[in-house]
Amino acid sequence: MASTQGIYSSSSNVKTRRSLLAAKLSRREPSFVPVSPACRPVRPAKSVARDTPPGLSPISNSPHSMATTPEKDPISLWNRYVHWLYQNKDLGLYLDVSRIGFSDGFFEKMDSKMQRALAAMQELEKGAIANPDEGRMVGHYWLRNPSLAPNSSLRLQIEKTLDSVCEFANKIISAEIKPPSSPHGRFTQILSIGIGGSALGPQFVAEALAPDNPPLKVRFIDNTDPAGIDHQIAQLGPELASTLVIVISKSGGTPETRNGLLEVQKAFRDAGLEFSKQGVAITQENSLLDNTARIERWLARFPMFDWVGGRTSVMSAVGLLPAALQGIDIREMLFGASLMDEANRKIVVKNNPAALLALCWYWATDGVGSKDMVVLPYKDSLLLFSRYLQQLVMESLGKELDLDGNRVNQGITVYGNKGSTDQHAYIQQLREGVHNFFVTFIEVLRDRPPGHDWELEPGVTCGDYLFGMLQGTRSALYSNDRESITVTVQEVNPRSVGALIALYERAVGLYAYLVNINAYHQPGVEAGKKAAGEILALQKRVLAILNEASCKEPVESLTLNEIADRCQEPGQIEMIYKIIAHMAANDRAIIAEGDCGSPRSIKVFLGECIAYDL
Ligand SMILES: O=P(O)(O)OC[C@H]1O[C@H](O)[C@H](O)[C@@H](O)[C@@H]1O
Repeated sequence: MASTQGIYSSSSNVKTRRSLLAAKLSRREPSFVPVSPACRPVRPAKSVARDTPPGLSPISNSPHSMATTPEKDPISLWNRYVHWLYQNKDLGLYLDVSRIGFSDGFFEKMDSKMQRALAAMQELEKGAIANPDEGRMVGHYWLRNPSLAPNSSLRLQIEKTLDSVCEFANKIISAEIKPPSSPHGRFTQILSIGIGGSALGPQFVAEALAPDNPPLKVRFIDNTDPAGIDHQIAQLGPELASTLVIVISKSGGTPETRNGLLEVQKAFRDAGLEFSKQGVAITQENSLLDNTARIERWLARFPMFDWVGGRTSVMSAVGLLPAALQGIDIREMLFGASLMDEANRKIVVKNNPAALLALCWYWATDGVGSKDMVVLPYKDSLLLFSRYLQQLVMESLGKELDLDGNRVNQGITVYGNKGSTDQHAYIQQLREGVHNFFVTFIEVLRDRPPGHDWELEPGVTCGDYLFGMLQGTRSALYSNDRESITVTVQEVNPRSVGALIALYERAVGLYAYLVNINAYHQPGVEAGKKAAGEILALQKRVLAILNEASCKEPVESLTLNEIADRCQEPGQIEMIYKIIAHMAANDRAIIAEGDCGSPRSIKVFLGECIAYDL
């Protein structure tokens, strides 16, 4: 007999005939039970007031200006759900767009635009220069189906790289290739150094798919934060001797990655280890990194291709090598992506999940990014999906100019962590606060591997709670007119992860065509990098001037104004103050006398006369 149990006490784990039957049923193809439908209709979302850039007319084509046909009762909502539900049987993936309030008329109205986008995507897959500013082809779709590559030399490059990734990973895992001086006699750890697209994909895949006891465990250096780097190295401790260091950079010249490499190489020297015997580079041929790895005779080098962008590189050696080393089935991941790509080539929008997603984004954001995309996977292992999507979506869509040179300031903001955790953080605002978002729920049907589940209350498992939280939040948001999309997968496995990545890659590409922007360049990123370079150059000049003054007898201490004048950069006085404050805080021989809170009072000199070779 079921006892009345407290919320924290568990029921016994005795399997009744009913629970066995339920377990059997749950292994079948899922039968979708509709969530208790919301009672209130979807109202057309209000267009968010936006500043219109000069020279541009206000949002003229807002989909919300069209009359919607909101569902008013549970049965018509159920009909809408059934009508729009997309299912991909091979992938066990479903896409539910019924809680986005578009009308049928919207899809009809957008069809010619979408057909043009699909045709452009077809050209891209055939090798057209789809990134006009950089004059590049865009070929990440070929990575999972090399037969699509526009010529046999590209096809061979892809196949050869995949084979060499698998072969190298097998040799590392089987200890055919060993670190020279590890007591373990084999590699046990991976330290991946890279940033942006050279980190986010591998991080997402590792979090989603690495087994509990992988052949090699992975950790990441994805910043130039010295304390963060120290932490990773300290965590490795003596296992540095059995660490495979994978340095990933498409350009091969990204400063954060270079710095991470230099720091790790120093740690190797300090530990008396030979870095080259444990270093692997993934980069474009003849890049600075490639040349360094070749000259220093690192353990291995793998290519990145010119026609694969960083944010879509997870299915190149960038994502595949770390994944294979963690024992993840990379061919299944590629297969999942290729199945999704096939589905995304369908010209009937209702049968094309990426087109459905792109149109929902267009509807929800007025085609101008007026609403944010909140991504909520209800599964811990998918925690990094939203972070991964942040780069994929925001770096691809966040553009000042459209393809005709008009200023459009496009983009869609992406954020989110995971449910139900976020329900205890910011769902309050989503439900009741500013209405500037739409949600994407990622639902995973399989709670745990078969045979592990148990009922913590009579008839209820821990996973049922997670399910309930998702459905409850979806309903609660909808009943307050907050739109949502739900992507459902059977389980988190290499195939479904490959499919999810491919789904969003294509949706981003299609959406970019709908709003007439280049999704494959990132001109805005350069400004920050250039400014950082200028600041470091200024720091070197400041040091040279202080050095000259401090080597005098007696030592000459300088005000900030004097330093700025001698640098011939009076307009940079604030930056000079910040440089000095930063260096002084780091015991860098700089002595700043006076009150840091009133910068004009500060006088600066070097505590020692250092012959900086600047
Ligand atoms: O792979 P890398 O060349 O080192 O580039 C790393 C990252 O650098 C920049 O920030 C780009 O905007 C990203 O798209 C890129 O992924």
